[in-house]
Formats: sequence, C-alpha cells, structure tokens
Amino acid sequence: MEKTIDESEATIEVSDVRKRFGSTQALDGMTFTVRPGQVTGFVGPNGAGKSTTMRVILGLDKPDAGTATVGGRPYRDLRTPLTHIGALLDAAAVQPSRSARHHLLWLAHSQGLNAGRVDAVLRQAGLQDVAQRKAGGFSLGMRQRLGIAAALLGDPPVVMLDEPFNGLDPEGFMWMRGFLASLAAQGRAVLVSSHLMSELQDTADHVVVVGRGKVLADMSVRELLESMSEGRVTLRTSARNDAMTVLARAGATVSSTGTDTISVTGMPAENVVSLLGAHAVPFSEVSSHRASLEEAYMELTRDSVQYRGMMPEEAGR
Ligand SMILES: Nc1ncnc2c1ncn2[C@@H]1O[C@H](COP(=O)(O)OP(=O)(O)OP(=O)(O)O)[C@@H](O)[C@H]1O
Repeated sequence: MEKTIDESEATIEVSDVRKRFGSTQALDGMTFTVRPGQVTGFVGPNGAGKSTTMRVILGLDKPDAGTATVGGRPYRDLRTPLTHIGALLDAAAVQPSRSARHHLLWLAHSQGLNAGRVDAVLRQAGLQDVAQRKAGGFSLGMRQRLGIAAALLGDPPVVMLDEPFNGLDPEGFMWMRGFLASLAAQGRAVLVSSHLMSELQDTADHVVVVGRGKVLADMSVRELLESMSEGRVTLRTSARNDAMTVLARAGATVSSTGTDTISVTGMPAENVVSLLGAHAVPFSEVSSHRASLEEAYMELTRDSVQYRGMMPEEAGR
C-alpha cells in the first residue's frame, strides 16, 4: 500500500536563486513553486538553467544567493532525502554489471530504505520482466525506467525528472505521459524538464518557461495558450478587396495572402462571417487558427535562445 501524500510535503519552492559559473550567469533570480497534484513542465532552450536549478534543489550545486526547498525544507536538512524527493538527472548513471533488481536493492540498502519497495517500483516502472538483466545492456529508454524506479524507492511526495522523454520510442513516450499523470493523480508534485514544448503539450498541467536563468512565464498550459493566441482567421473569397475594406472598417487587421485569400487578426471568426454576410461579400472558406503551445513557446523564448541556428541565407553572407 502506498502512503497518502501530505500536500505540504509535496512542493518545491525556488526563490530568487542565483548561480554563476565563471562568466556565465546560469541562474539569475530563478523563482517558482511546484505544487502538489500536477505535472509541472520546466521548459526552456539549451543553457536556460534547468539542470542547474534541479541540481540546486538537490543540494548538488550551491547557489550564490536565494533558496530552494522541498516540502518547506532545504535538501540538506532532509534526514532521509529519498523519502522526500525522487529525482532522475542522468539516466546513464548505472553500474553496468548489476542487474536492475540488484541496482535497486543496493540503492535501498545504502539509503536505509525498505527492500520490500524494490519489487513495487520495478512493477511501477514496467521493468518486472527484465529485473534480472544486467543494466549495462539496457537501452536508453529502459535506463530511464530504471532511473525512475530508483527515484520512486522512497515513495516520495516530490518527483523531479530531467529530460525523461529523451531517447524514448513512441510506445515509451506514451507510457511516460501516462506514468507522469498517474504520479500527479496520487497527489505528488511532479517537475519535468524538457527543451521541447511539444513533449509537454499533452503531459503538463502547468508550465514554468525559463530563459537565461530566469522565469519567463509561470502559468497553466491553458492560460499560456489563451494569453498567446491572439487568434488569426484565414478567409478565401473571390471578392478580396471588398472583404478587406469591410473588415478593416470594422477594426480588424487584414492582409492579403494570395489572389483569393486574406488573413484577419483582431476579430473572431464568427464576427468575420456575420460582417461579410451583412455586406453581401461572398466567401467560400473561413478557418480560425489558435497558437499552438510550440508557437507560444517560440515567441516567449525568442530572445533567450543561446545558440540559434542560422538561416541558410544568413550563412551564405
Ligand atoms: N559546471 C558548470 N560549469 C560551467 N558552466 C556551467 C556548469 N553547469 C552549467 N553551466 C552553464 O550554465 C548555463 C545553464 O546550464 P544548464 O545546464 O543549467 O541549462 P539547461 O537549461 O539545463 O540546458 P540543456 O537543455 O542544454 O540541458 C549554461 O550556459 C551552461 O553552459
């Protein structure tokens, strides 16, 4: 039986954390809270400071300023840390000659945890059939699962995973999504980093978007989409000029995108349709587009990307 999750234990609070490596300001006032019962995506371009933040939370990097707490306490004050927070930072970090089961037994023993949990976490991570196999022969996806099994050994209220989708095949990807959702449904706080918003689109309830060591947005996925999606309507019409005149007069922003197509912003599709109808302007197609999470993310992080790929024409200059 798994224990009931105490809400006050199932939180991470990162407050004004600063960390510099030489001339790089890796964290520049990083501040956010991870709440119980939801999957929080931690997303930002390469070098944004996600891994450093996670290392600070786990007491592996010492911040120059600011605090990070798990269930209200700094990591160093947790007496049995694995019963408070389970983390997967580097899936490759396994002893290759040990079987999955032995790796977990060794970990449970070294951390003073109940060895009875080993079979439970092997099952939870879907590894029961390969438990006797040497971890050195595991694929990256299986190593991810083993890392997750290890993170769950102490049945912690907080679970933190750095790039858990890396290297997963489509089946593994779907499994990971369902698995993260089930951890959150049990009341745990789940923090998951990724540099791809698309990975989090149907996974995270909440997102903390970071760039250059600080938070750019901290909101529910729904709020993020609503805040970014101004809404654009595409219209196909044989009377392009009439349509543009009518819509512009009513306050919409219109631009021609082809001989018989125009793009409209600042007016919902329904109003476009009724306005054209009222002015007897013919049209054959109306479609409205909402920003995807990926578009919202690109927009937010545009100025924070450390290494932006050059466009071919720039490269040729
Ligand atoms: N130990 C270190 N020594 C020097 N610089 C470091 C160290 N760790 C991180 N950095 C630098 O700090 C910045 C933040 O790195 P971090 O790994 O936290 O970013 P990230 O968001 O996790 O990126 P990625 O998506 O590439 O993993 C980067 O510029 C990185 O080069």
